[in-house]
Amino acid sequence: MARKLDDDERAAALATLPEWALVAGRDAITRSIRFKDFNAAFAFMTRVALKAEKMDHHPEWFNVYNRVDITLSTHDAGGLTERDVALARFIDQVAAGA
Ligand SMILES: C[C@H](O)[C@H](O)[C@H]1CNC2=NC(N)=NC(=O)C2=N1
Repeated sequence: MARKLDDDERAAALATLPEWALVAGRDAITRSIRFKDFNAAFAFMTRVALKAEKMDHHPEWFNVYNRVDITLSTHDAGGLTERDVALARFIDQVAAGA
């Protein structure tokens, strides 16, 4: 099972993920993304869903129309792990190309 990041590792990871913020009161990161319309948002979600299934690592997310709010945390570990960092990087790449 993935190990929780320690404080130094968490800070170093966040420094490389400027679009992401820590969630208050929980060891998780969050990002909100706006797209052109629902089609673009759902296309993004489909790509992330396929990757998440391959990784066996799934986002918590909420969609309304063109907005997707995403929270990443590793439930099995009870906090942030390198798996969340890897999925966040993938999400950033997909969002940048959308
Ligand atoms: C049984 C299955 O492998 C686990 O429940 C996986 C599935 N997806 C997961 N996703 C996330 N975000 N955290 C987990 O700990 C996790 N565990």
